[in-house]
Parts: sequence; C-alpha cells; structure tokens
Amino acid sequence: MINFESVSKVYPGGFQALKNVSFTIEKGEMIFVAGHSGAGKSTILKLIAGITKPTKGRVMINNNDLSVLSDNELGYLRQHIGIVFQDHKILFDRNVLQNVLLPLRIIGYDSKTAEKRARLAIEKVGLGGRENADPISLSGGEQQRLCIARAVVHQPSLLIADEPSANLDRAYALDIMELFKTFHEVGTTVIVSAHDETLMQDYGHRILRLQEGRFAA
Ligand SMILES: Nc1ncnc2c1ncn2[C@@H]1O[C@H](COP(=O)(O)OP(=O)(O)OP(=O)(O)O)[C@@H](O)[C@H]1O
Repeated sequence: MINFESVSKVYPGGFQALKNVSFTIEKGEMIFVAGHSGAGKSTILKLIAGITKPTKGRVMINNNDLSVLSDNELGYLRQHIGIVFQDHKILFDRNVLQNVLLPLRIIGYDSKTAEKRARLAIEKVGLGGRENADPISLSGGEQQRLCIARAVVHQPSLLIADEPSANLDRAYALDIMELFKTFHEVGTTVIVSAHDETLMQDYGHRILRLQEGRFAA
C-alpha cells in the first residue's frame, strides 16, 4: 500500500511542485495520474519510486517511510518496482535483449535464468522476434514496449509509468494502456500518468487529477 501524508515538494530554486497532497493507493490497484504539463505528475511518481524526497510530509510504502530508509533498503525496495520513464532511457549501443537483461544483471540473476525471463518479457510486450534488433530500428511505440519489457522483467509488484503513451498515435497509446491492464490483471499495482484523460476513461479505475500541485476539485 502507498500512502502520501500531507506531502509537499519544493524543488531547488523554490518551485513548489506539490502542495500538501494526501492519498492512498491500495495493493493491486490500477490508478491513473492525470493533469496538464507541470501539474506535478512526474513528481508524484518519482516520490513513490524514492528517486526524490518530499520537502514536507511522508511517503509511505507498506508502512515504510521512504525518507528514513537507508540506501540499501531503498535499493531493496526498488527491486520490487518497475519504472517506465518519460525519456525512455534506452541504451542504443545494445540490442533489445541486452536492454531487457540489464535490470536482471544488476539484481544478480544467473545468465540462463535472466535470458529466459528477458525473452518472456519481450514476448509479452509483443516484440517477440526482435530480440537482436537495434533499438534505433524500432518505431516509437515499439521502443515504448521495450521500456515496458525492461520495467517488468523482474516481475515487480509495483509498476509505475510516467506518460508512457506520450508522443504515440491514439491507437498505439490505447494499446499501451491495454498492456498495462494485463499486468494489473495478474495482481501488479499499476500507476500510469498521462495528460490525455480520454485514454483513461474506459477503464473505470480511479483517476488522481492534479492541477498546479494539488488535486483538482
Ligand atoms: N528537478 C527539478 N528542479 C526544478 N523544478 C522542477 C524539477 N522537476 C520538476 N520541476 C518543476 O515542477 C513542476 C512539476 O513538474 P512535474 O515533472 O512533476 O510535472 P508533470 O505534471 O509530470 O509535467 P509533464 O507532463 O510536463 O512531465 C514543473 O513546473 C517543473 O518545471
């Protein structure tokens, strides 16, 4: 369970990205974070991933206050989180399989198990057969699928995606949402942000609507 308790975030330079925000996300829930550019969506996701810390308030995951965890404890927690970043973070000097293998190498999987899992994840996101492709040869939608394969290859219990459908045609964007739905259906907690709320409407999941760092009325 994720719990934001009166969380504010002021970035160096003084910009207040979040203003006293409180909410709870249940284990196994799928939830959307909506809002215009600059509303604070990425800040919420980065706080959940422990990438940045609140200026005020507490971010709790399974009753652990992220601010007081040691680097080792945070590292352990992140092994249970998969993140799809807004800026992809694909390594273009490695092929599709090598990109997906990377998180497993970091966790320390043996190479045989790692390769088996990576191939399964690639298959799952619809990129089967493209294992040896250079990422640069993939379309935007396929690159996004590669990022999703890399985020889920270690079977995280929490999957966070920051604007995964940005820059994609509507049909591709909806396909990506469907893919997230399949992870939710097997019990993963899934948090997806987007500025286009129409992509979220058909799912019936909760939408956290942000406006200038607060929940919209
Ligand atoms: N590291 C930072 N330093 C200073 N200001 C920041 C930093 N990160 C974000 N901000 C500012 O905080 C505000 C909220 O940013 P955030 O990235 O959370 O918004 P967002 O809703 O995800 O927007 P977008 O959809 O454009 O990514 C923005 O005005 C942004 O410029």
